Amino acid sequence: MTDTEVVVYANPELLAAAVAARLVTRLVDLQAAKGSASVVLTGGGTGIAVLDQLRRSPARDAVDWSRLDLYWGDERFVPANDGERNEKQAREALLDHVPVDPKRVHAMAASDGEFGDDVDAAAAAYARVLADNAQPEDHGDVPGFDITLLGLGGEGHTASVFPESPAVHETERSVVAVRNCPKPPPTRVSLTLPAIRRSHDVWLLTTGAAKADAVALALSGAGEVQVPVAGARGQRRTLWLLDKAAAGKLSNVYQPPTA
Ligand SMILES: O=C1O[C@H](COP(=O)(O)O)[C@@H](O)[C@H](O)[C@H]1O
Repeated sequence: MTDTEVVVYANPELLAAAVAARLVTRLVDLQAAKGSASVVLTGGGTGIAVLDQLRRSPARDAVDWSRLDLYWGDERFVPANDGERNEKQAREALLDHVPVDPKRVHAMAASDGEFGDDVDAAAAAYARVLADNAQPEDHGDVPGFDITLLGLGGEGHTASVFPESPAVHETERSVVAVRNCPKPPPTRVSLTLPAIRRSHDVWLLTTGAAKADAVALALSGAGEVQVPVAGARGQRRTLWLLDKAAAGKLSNVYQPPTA
């Protein structure tokens, strides 16, 4: 049985700084234990704010960036240089500032990349990347990611798996093309919920009152078809990292004093 924990921070700035610190500690521990680590990155305001805080932290140098595999949970299928692209935002916030090994940065294809505007080919190619990096102990075509960072939408989407969409019903493929997303841009590539559930730890990061209903529904047993983030669970641990506004509809969680 996977552990589910909820940690609430006084405000979004404290959350970003504290999650960045938590990430450094966990990565250092993982690298000490097994030499390398893997992280799935998320797009979205909170996820990018965490990377920005990590860049600013002197403790970031404790991580051996060259022994880190980086993946993405989803990507907006736009040109490589488009500011909406999750990879571009992550590079600007952090990856361009630390000595990552380019061969271990596994980005999803852009719409002006090698597959052109064929989003199905881009999704299939990313599924092959995952399969190529899976180890025998992963027992399948998806690496056992150490930490998967995910954001969520007010309607309950996570990665680019939206409520009642074809992606939320996917049980076979690890990566899918997503069309007609209710949130722009409309075309995306996303890990599926079964692929996300191969992660050892899933960290769900969000802030703001607009997310409070989705958080409360997910934590009270909503179904993943209606509230996809409810289906994002780690094999070892699922950690919800919230600010007070996003946690506003939860009872029985420790609420820190307002900073
Ligand atoms: O479009 C996306 O949105 C979600 C949530 O973003 P936020 O800005 O509302 O926190 C994000 O998790 C996902 O990766 C991204 O592509």
